[in-house]
Amino acid sequence: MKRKILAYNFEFSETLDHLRDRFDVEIFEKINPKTNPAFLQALKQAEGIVGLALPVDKELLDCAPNLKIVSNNSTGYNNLAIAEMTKRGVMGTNTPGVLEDTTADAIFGILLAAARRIPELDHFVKAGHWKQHLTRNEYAIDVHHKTLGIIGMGKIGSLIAKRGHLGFDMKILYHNRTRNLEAEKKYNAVYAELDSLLMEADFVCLMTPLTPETENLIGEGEFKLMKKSAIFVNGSRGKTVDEKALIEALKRKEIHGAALDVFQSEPVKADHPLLQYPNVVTTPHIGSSTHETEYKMAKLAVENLLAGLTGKRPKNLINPEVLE
Ligand SMILES: NC(=O)C1=CN([C@@H]2O[C@H](COP(=O)(O)OP(=O)(O)OC[C@H]3O[C@@H](n4cnc5c(N)ncnc54)[C@H](OP(=O)(O)O)[C@@H]3O)[C@@H](O)[C@H]2O)C=CC1
Ligand SMILES: O=C(O)C(=O)[C@@H](O)[C@H](O)[C@H](O)CO
Repeated sequence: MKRKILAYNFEFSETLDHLRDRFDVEIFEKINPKTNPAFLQALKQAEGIVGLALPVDKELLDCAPNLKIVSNNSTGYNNLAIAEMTKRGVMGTNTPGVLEDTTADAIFGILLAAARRIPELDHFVKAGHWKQHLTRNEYAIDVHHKTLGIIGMGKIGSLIAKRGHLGFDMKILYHNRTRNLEAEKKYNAVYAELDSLLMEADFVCLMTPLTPETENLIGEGEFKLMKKSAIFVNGSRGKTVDEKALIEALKRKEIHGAALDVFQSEPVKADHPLLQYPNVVTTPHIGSSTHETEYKMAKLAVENLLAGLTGKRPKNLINPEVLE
């Protein structure tokens, strides 16, 4: 009997084709992994899972006694209960190294879109409202030479800083738990405590992973510290922000606007209050979603999966303790 691999929400499933002579590959799309009978049945035999945002928790692991590896098709891995996986000897992998520039492009893009009101003014043109010269009602705000505050100056944060510093002459502030000396040297980034960054930045860009420490990192108190003219940008995970507090801050005009690629619950519902604000630019978690980058991610995820299933050390192993 062939060993079983499950693919879950895995767009480039053809990258698995070369494994089919050795493995039984089952593809699952648009299912509820908690209740789908075929998925739950397949989990019993599964040795490997590859895919996007599958909640791998204790409950799922209990249903998958033969599991050896979960190859996450994203760099963020907050959907994996890593400690529980490690306890059970299950490897977890992710896809860093191939998506950072693309994600930085997208997040800097929504920053620009919010500042220059691009989606709003696109609608203005298409709705036939452009009948005379623009007035201050249509004016936007500058990006160049402003202060960009990055919370989470890691791989992606640094590339956002690069765009801001080299492309837009921005002053870069950043906050991490540890200093990023490379970003300081390359992009003149200045380390700041969180409160000072929030008070000084014209654009506050959140780029940390979602962890117990960063859940609701930005809430009521943090929005109150921001400038009234500030634009808040979230490219990390929705749960790093208290959305109710963001809505209140927008209602009270405590900040100028927001650009959001991620939401507490995705896909975000069409009647979500955040979607009612013209000064909030939204995108459907597009960070890495270009044809080129998603293909590279899929290939890397399959390489990690195959390594884990053939006794090799996967390139992007998150919990190397499993192999010790
Ligand atoms: N919108 C999208 O489509 C995408 C979103 N992402 C999200 O972006 C996240 C970051 O990715 P990437 O840049 O590759 O990750 P990195 O690990 O390279 O960088 C993360 C940064 O966050 C900092 N950080 C971590 N915890 C805290 C904390 N408690 N307080 C302050 N800073 C903190 C880290 O510094 P230190 O450890 O010193 O604190 C580090 O500088 C991913 O985990 C994912 O959730 C990624 C890709 C696409
Ligand atoms: O890598 C991450 O952490 C991401 O959030 C993104 O790459 C998405 O997973 C991807 O865009 C979904 O296809």
